[in-house]
Amino acid sequence: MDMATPPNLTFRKMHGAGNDFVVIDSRGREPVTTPALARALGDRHRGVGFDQLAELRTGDDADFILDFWNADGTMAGACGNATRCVAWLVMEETGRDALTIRTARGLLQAQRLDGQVWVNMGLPMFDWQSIPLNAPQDALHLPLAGDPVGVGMGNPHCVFVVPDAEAVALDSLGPQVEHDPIFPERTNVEYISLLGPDRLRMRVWERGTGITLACGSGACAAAVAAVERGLTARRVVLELDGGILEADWRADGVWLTGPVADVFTATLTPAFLAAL
Ligand SMILES: N[C@H](CCC[C@H](N)C(=O)O)C(=O)O
Repeated sequence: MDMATPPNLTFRKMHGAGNDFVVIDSRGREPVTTPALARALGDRHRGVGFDQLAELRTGDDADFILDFWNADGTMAGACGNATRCVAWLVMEETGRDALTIRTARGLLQAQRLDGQVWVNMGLPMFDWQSIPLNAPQDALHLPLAGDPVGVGMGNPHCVFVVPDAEAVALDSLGPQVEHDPIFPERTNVEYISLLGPDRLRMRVWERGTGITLACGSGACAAAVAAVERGLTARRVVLELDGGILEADWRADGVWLTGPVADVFTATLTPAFLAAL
């Protein structure tokens, strides 16, 4: 067990449209998450299971800092759904309607509007170093089969516009695209199809996690790709396997909203922590 890890560790389980998270609140103490803890907790049989682990830390220039971990023990630079969930939690706790959150991506704004929590996930990035890609490429037409769009949202995304996202063999194509050498840090993979004016169906393969029921940064990347391809206006509704998300690409960034579910809190046993 790491010296920083308390003998008992309380966490919260949340999800946003079925994209599920373990939330660890380390405000006012040393952060506790290590790759080993993330992998052990992320195991759905021997641990708890999650798509991402989100850890809050105290920050000087923001209401709090948020770090994201994948179930394989790697870190993610952005996680829209966990940001929404944690923003909701802290708004409930403090009664505030606006928060600033520091993530690896930078300072993000969260706002409660008409009972819904929106987070600004920042502006999409298309330059090859920021996504990142392995060489200078036109991100709007990546040289891969299916002519996908590459989008950086603080983490990499590769968005394919297809006639029917339902028909895509996500479990075999997802890992193939995730590990394509064009993406030196691997990528998240989204398949979208147009359902109606400003309405998209989206299925997602997440880097470091696999198929998930929803992905917030992926929904932002998908909205951006749909606008760039002339399919939709800048505000879209996305139908994910686990529910509905909404993304709105404004001048100051892509704003994201959707459902938040607070499931339970629990405490890890000393035995579990000692075995890490
Ligand atoms: N579920 C997250 C994204 C996780 C991305 C992660 N898999 C990565 O390695 O970038 C979201 O709601 O934005």
